[in-house]
Amino acid sequence: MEEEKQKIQTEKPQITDCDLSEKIKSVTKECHVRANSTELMQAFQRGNITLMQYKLLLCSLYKIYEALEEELDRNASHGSVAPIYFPQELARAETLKRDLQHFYGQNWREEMFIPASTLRYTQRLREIGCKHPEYLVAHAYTRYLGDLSGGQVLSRVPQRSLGLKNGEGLGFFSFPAINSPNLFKQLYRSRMNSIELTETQKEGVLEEAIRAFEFNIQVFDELQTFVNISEENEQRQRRKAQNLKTPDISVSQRSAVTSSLTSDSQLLRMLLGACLALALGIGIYLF
Ligand code: HEM
Repeated sequence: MEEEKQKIQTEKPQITDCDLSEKIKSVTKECHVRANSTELMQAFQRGNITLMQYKLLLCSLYKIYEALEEELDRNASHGSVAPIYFPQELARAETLKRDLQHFYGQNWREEMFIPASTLRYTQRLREIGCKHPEYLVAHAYTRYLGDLSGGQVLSRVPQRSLGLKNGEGLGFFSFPAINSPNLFKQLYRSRMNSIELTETQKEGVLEEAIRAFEFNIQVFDELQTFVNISEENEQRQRRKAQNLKTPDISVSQRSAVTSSLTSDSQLLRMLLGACLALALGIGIYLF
């Protein structure tokens, strides 16, 4: 905490409207709202995430951070990456790996489900890592600052709704090397603003930030579609199994039962009538 405060005071962040950190926040405002409105993020906000939703999200996040962090490591000394390179404080891939091991066991890599949109996202990260390392700041900002902002509030949801204990499977949300997310975000923004970029590069970074949000939205949507289909299939299987145990009765079968009941009671009434008539006849005869 003291170290973070010191760093921020030494670096004296004077953030203005023209700064990259302000511009990037403003151009991604609309996408941020859309990302929050996806069905998956809504489930988080309502506080009722399912185990399937959570596990699938972790799988995709692992692939995304694996690619992002490998590209950041490879470009660590690049002028646009060095100022925002904080592997000690931010790196997520290793913690995600442990979370996945918790849920899937030792064969977690084979068990993972990775949708096509996640693969497209990681391909883009690899591509810019080679061709435009200055764009990596847009992706690092989108993920890490998001995790240090809304992500901190959302962390309580899987813990509560999935009953996860002792932090198991929840490593992704915890940043043990960061005492104050707010102070760290200030430091990060000031480092972003210190990156020297031409106007064209700055424009490229802003466009890339929008793209980063779009990739996230696509991943959330595809994961949710998969969850919905799986749940529908599960329900269909359950209904099928129930039907096998207690066979359903069709409408025609039900009406056959009703009509047979009706004719049975008519028969009974006729028999009773006949007995009464016979008894009366015998009575009259004897009398
Ligand atoms: C349930 C979903 C989400 C909620 C409730 C949420 C909430 C928030 C909140 C409260 C902030 C702080 C705003 C501020 O300091 O002015 C924030 C910032 C941020 N969020 Fe989210 N968020 C969500 C999803 C996402 C997603 C999916 C992403 C991107 C993948 C994201 C990326 C960011 C970023 C980059 C920031 C930093 C903005 C800045 O200070 O420049 N958020 N979010």
